[in-house]
Amino acid sequence: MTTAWRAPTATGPVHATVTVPGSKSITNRALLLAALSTGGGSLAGALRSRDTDLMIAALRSLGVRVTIADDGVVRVDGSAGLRGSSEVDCGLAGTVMRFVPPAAVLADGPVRFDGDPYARERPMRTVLDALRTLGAQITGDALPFTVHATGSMRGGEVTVDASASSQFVSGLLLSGARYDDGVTVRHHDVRDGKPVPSMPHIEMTVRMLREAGVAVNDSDVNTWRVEPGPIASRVWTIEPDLSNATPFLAAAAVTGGSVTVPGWPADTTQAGDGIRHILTRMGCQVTVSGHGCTVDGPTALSGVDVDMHDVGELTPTVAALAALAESPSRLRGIAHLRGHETDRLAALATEINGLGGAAEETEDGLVITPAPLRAGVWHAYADHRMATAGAIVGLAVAGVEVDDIGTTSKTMPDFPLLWNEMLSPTTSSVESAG
Ligand SMILES: O=C(O)C1=C[C@@H](OP(=O)(O)O)[C@@H](O)[C@H](O)C1
Ligand SMILES: C=C(OP(=O)(O)O)C(=O)O
Repeated sequence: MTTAWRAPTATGPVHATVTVPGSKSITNRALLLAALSTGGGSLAGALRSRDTDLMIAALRSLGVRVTIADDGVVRVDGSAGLRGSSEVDCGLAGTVMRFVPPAAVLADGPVRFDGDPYARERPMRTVLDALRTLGAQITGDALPFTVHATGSMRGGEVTVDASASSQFVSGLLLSGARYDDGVTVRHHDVRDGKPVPSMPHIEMTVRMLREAGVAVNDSDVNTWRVEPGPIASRVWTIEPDLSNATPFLAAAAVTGGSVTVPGWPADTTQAGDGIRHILTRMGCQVTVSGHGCTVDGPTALSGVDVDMHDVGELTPTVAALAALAESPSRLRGIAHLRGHETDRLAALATEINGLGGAAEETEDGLVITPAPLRAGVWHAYADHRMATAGAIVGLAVAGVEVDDIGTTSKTMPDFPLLWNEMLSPTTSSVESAG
């Protein structure tokens, strides 16, 4: 069922403090690492959303015990081993479809994977071929596929073309310590020499593995070595989701207001931290202090020419801002977004142009030129970040309707509530229930 939503228009500068829920990327890594650890683990501040619930359901289907206490603390125990003869629903979650199969090879029987209709289009073959090279038997090259697990995995060295997604590398590294020979992953794009996108996400993987006592060598460019050994039990404290914070910070940028997101980590591997630099270049004042990250918007927003290769996740937010800026923008280095929840480059260009804007797809990104926007329907394409981009545009353009705001449940089910509260003149502080 889709939920149409009239995006509220700001009646003046937005002033608010918005607490955002935990990071999807950290939550799903922590859940998996806890499941593969010797004595289980727990997560404080974990995100509850469709993607993280899918990860929990996947682990439960593999026989892992996952309990969620009243205070939201998630306890995970996979010490009894992973069970086969199971089914995993990946939904549209890249972190489930790319991270769980490398763990499922350790189960004691077949594990079948499937997902949403569009998930069947998302690139998977690189991971599946890599697992075959490392000793797994798998039928299928995209969703749906079956991992014929035998209880152990040889591991060793594998060369992959990870230019379509950093998740191919992260998935192999997260489970690699549990393979007999560990794993060494090399990136090599034979055809075009394209680099791995979203490198902060691989740094997140490496950092979290090290925090769980796993030896990782990433000293050579494009090569990661995970030594075999136990994954330690620990308590994971999940940072706020900085990518999901960006639409709220964008509200300050668009309206010349001031928005603070508390709990902004001083040292993080989250790609979302990159928004500070981009907003500064667009004319905002951005400060990080003990209070959090505060963005003060300018009277008029400047366009920006920016390489988004490392921070592709932020593209829908930045494209929405660019459509409202007073000078042209060029977003580069993001051809891989064509394999995200939807083809994000096509979707953004179509939706901006559908409201009278001027966005053009390039080979590796978007060029967005200022043009007056008008009321109309903004399509979400089952993509949470397309929906939130529509909300940003709606702040400045009256009569924008997002055709399915429900897609924000992928990583932020409370989005409509938080957005409305941020805009409510009587509310200055907004807490997430998530
Ligand atoms: O590892 C992760 O948690 C993610 C990696 C990135 O994927 P890509 O490398 O496919 O862009 C990012 O866009 C995605 O939202 C989450
Ligand atoms: C690309 C994204 O998600 P996924 O983890 O499904 O790849 C995203 O959240 O922007």
